Amino acid sequence: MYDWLNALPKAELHLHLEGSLEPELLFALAERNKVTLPWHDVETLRRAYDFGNLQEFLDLYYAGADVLRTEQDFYDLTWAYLQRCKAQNVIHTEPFFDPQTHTDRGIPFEVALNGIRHALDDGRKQLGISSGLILSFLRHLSEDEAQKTLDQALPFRDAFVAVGLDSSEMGHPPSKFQRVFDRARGEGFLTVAHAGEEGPPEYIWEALDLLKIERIDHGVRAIEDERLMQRIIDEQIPLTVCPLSNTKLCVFDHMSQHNILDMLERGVKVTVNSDDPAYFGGYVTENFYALHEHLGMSQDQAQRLAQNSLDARLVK
Ligand SMILES: Nc1ncnc2[nH]cnc12
Ligand SMILES: [Zn+2]
Repeated sequence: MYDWLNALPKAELHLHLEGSLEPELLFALAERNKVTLPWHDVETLRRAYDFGNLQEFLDLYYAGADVLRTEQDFYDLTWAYLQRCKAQNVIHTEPFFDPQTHTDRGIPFEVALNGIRHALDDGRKQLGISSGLILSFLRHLSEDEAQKTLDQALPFRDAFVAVGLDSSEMGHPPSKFQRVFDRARGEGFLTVAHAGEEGPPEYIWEALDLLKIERIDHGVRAIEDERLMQRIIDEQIPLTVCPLSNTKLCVFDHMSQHNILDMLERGVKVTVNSDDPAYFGGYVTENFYALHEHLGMSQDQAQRLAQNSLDARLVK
């Protein structure tokens, strides 16, 4: 089954480039940039990947991103991810890039962006993988800071397909970012947002009604609100679900409790994605395989999930 799932053509629609930083590359970049790490070796770092919630993960994820300094670092990070895509027959990807994680450390916006977009260009030419980059605002920071990030992105408008919203969800509702999303839409960006990962269904309503999103990132808590479920089904609003992430971050206690297949059978346009694969134990195929192992996902269901990912692309 693993090989069959691996060979299935699919798109990845929820992937943080900084979350694809494998410990081996993290250590190699630390050495290249003479960064002193708080972990002794790769194994010690891997053992720290034990999270009780989203915030515990984010603290480590932002610490790890500190080794990314030069354009070449961002190129290498993105290229390594694209190689994984090639190996798993991911034919299209729409990764997130969090500029503020880097600009707040003094790395210029264009240093990070240029490394990423050159790798995505090479991915198109050399690997045949199409892509669309999503600029994601950090929601634990202010809307003014998001506005400044959008200002920095405008000279590179064509490098992006959409803006998104990620980082600590609780206490940072989508309504906090209504004005910057309005401005981004006015500049021609599509919009997506993380909502209903840890946050309540009300945050999903806000993301739909105020941020006018095309897709919901995570959205698994929609199942708690029947009226919301009906809307998502009626309007066929895609959900980018990340099963291994949800179990690693304790959104579900165990994969056998995950609701993705219930949603699929109710007619929700759910997709399978890896979120931060270096931290959560696998790329897209491992996420599909976990659904087979713990929820008995059939080949027919896998095919429908993969087709949903191709249908839900922002870049067609
Ligand atoms: N799962 C996730 N939720 C929110 N922000 C993130 N940034 C990276 N991964 C994330
Ligand atoms: Zn995410």
